[in-house]
Amino acid sequence: MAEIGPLSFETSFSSGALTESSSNTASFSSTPPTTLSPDSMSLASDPDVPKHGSIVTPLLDAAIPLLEDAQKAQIQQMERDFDRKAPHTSPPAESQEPNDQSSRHTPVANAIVVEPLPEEPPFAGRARRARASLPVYNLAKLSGTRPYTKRVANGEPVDSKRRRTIASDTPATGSNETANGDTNVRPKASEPAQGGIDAMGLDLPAAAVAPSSPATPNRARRIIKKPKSVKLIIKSTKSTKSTPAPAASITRRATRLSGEPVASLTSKMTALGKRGRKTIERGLDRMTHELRRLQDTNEFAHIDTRPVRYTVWSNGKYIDPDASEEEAAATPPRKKARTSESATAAQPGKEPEIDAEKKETTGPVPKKRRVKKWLDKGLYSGQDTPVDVFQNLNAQDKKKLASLPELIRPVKPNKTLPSPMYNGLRMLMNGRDFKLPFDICSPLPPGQPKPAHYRTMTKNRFVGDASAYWKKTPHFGDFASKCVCKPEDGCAEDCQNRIMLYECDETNCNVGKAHCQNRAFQNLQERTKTGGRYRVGVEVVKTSDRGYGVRSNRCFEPNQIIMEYTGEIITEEECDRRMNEVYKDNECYYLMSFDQNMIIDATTGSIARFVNHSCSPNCRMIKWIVSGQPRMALFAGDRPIMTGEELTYDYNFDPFSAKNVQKCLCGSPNCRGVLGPKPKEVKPPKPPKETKKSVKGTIKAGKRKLKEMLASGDEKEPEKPTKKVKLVIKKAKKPSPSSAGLKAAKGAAKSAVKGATVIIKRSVASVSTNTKLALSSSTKKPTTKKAAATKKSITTIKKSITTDKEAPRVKRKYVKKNTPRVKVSSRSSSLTTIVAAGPASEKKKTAGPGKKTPKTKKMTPASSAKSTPKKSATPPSSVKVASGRKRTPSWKVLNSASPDSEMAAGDAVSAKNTPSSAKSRKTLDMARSDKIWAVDDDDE
Ligand SMILES: C[S@@+](CC[C@H](N)C(=O)[O-])C[C@H]1O[C@@H](n2cnc3c(N)ncnc32)[C@H](O)[C@@H]1O
Repeated sequence: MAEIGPLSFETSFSSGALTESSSNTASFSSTPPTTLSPDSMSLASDPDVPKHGSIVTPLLDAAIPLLEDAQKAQIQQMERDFDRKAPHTSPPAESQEPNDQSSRHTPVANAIVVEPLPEEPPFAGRARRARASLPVYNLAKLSGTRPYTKRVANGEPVDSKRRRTIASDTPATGSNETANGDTNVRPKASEPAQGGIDAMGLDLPAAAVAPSSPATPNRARRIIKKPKSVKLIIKSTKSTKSTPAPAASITRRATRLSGEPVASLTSKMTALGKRGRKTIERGLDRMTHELRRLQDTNEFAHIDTRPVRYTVWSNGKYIDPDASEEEAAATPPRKKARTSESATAAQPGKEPEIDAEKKETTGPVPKKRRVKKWLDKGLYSGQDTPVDVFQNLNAQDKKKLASLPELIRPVKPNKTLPSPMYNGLRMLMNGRDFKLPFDICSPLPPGQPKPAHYRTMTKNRFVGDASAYWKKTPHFGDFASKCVCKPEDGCAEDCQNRIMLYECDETNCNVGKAHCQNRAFQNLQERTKTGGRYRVGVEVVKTSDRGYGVRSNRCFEPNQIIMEYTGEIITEEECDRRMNEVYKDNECYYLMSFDQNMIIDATTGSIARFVNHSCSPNCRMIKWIVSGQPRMALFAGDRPIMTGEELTYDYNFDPFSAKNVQKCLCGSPNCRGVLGPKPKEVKPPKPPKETKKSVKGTIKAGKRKLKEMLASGDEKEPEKPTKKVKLVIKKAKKPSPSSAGLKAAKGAAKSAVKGATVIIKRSVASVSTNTKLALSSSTKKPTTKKAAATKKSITTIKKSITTDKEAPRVKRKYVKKNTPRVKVSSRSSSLTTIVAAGPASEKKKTAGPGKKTPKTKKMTPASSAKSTPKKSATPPSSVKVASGRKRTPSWKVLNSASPDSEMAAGDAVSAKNTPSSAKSRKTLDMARSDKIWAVDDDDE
């Protein structure tokens, strides 16, 4: 405190006893004042002077005795000086007014001026102590940090008395601000006040200062014993200005200078004073409690627990070790553009983006043309485009290439990067097999239109007499096929069962399931038994013009089985009845000739019934013998089927009546225009004698040889059978009036006549009459001269055959035109049996299986057309479609002679419809014809 200059304090006492006249000037600093009013000292020391207990502070009480001796000495010295200077002549003023000391002792600077306190507002009543009743929130308790164990600080149990200790400044203010508002003179907390009072006059006597703990040297603890209410205003004077202040607190203003009311310490002290001691102590306890809690923290003790780090600097930049490498990488180093940006940023009012744009527009930056570097060396270098692509190609390949213009060399060949495909031209033309790595399935989204009143049936079901009739007929039993394949063959194309359209099973297969490839229906069952649209692979779609249809939602390999055609197996009588009674108002019929002159009615059946007709189909409907039972299924054609393709097969539809001819809407280039029979392909005529002999001999031999071969397991191919036939000349009748169907049928008839072929017609007894009539009607009125010429030469060979004693007789009719040659070259001929509807006037009755049907007057030429020989190469359709739109109730099953049905009905041998090689086809043909004629032989 020695540095502090003489201070002049104006201390005002609120005592009413002290008036302005009694104010004294006294030095309150440690430096003895030059002048001191003796009155003040006397006032303080004079016990007679009434003291106002409430206003005499203990500070002054403590200060006055200390200053008393020095001040007395000073006063005495001053008096001596005064006496020495003053003339002795003049009477001393004090003699006149002994009480007026102020006139004798002029106030001097650096003296304490005790001023009266400003007037307090009138006492409004009892001091409010409502705060004492307010709830006290224990922050530690609320925050969950309140300790429940005995507190330990610095490894030692904390004494409960320490709760009364506080650190640093006075609890009243809680700040570093001194009473005079000036922090410049802030004493060090660790220093005890010299003589118990420092220059601030606020600190406590030295005796009251607690020794600081050695562990916490920076913590000065003072025990506040009895804070008393003190109304003390200490004003700083000029001396404060001369006080050297620390640089850190230069900016702070003295409260007095700012003009603000000095309320920091005094008001709070006053507030404290108004409260009771208990309240204050309680508050202090609370404060100390929190502070005590804090003092145990490292932050309070200024203990830095963080490890010492050595900073890394690189290129003048601080490298933050906490920053991850990704962050460092994410913030790329500043580029040069930044410099321009910063330069522009330094110029006010300029935006860097605008500047950059300006630079782009203004600055003539020449664009560098990018030159693409082509690969002229490497894998395909040196493979020049052939000058002549046709070079070294044979005629066939040249023709192929001409049809593929995209393979022909372009006008300007790319020499830089020649395509290697030039060297693979031949391979490209021939193509190569490949397999997709996965199957494709794209089912239609849900919500597709569904056909109404449609009930599914996944297995054939016999209805009515069909079952009894079926059992009565010992079909297939007499000619069970037996596979003679080896495991390495795998029952492929050459499998005898396959050729005969017998599916292999445990009873007839030589290689076993593991190696056998001739188990289409079993595979289908395996595929579809768990369900799922992909496994089924087909879905019903609504076509724009043909009602419902079926499309694939997956790929199918060539000849792969797609789905089975199932329904109710009914007799012809039942079919008659349904057509006349049940389906008389239907637009579509789902009837197909099946086997043993029975019919599958798929009105309740599988969705195969929705498959539409096409003149260029991608599927075939084929009947197989599976475990001794005939079953019909849709198979893919010779080419694979892609996802989304509509599935079609050739109905080979034969409308019973011209009125029922429907326009074909398949849209294929070779569309026949109507839902009619396939065009008949004719064979060159042969001499009748030779043919007759040949046929007879071949068939006889073929039947026996085939039996022998199958029995002995001989793999030798059977010889072509010959057949002895009877030719019955049938008179041709006049055709029905012209119509669309008639015209279509006429075309077929013409082609048959033109070819001057022998028409071989076979039929079961029940439909032989129909066939006969059809043939008669078709030849009744030849439309051409050639037909007329052949009219006389038509011979009908009628032959009754039976498969065995119990089986019904099967009649075969062979109509020979022009040439006596009678031979069926291939079973694959499309002699389709068609179930069609006719007008009411044409109503006929069917006699059921094995019975003749009544004669029909009106027959379409199509009937005759269907009896024309078929091309062997053409895949046969063993399907008899019974379908048509809005037909009249009267209808007739025109089960014309169909090799397909006949073979199934009369015999056990059927030929494979889908041979994938010419060899198979040949074998198939032989087997088929052998079978046909063999039946006749037996019959004979
Ligand atoms: C067995 S149903 C086929 C499913 C039929 N589309 C349906 O909606 O139920 C045969 C009938 O379909 C129609 N149809 C099938 N293929 C056709 C085609 N290519 N052109 C015109 N109509 C066809 C004919 O009405 C035919 O009588």
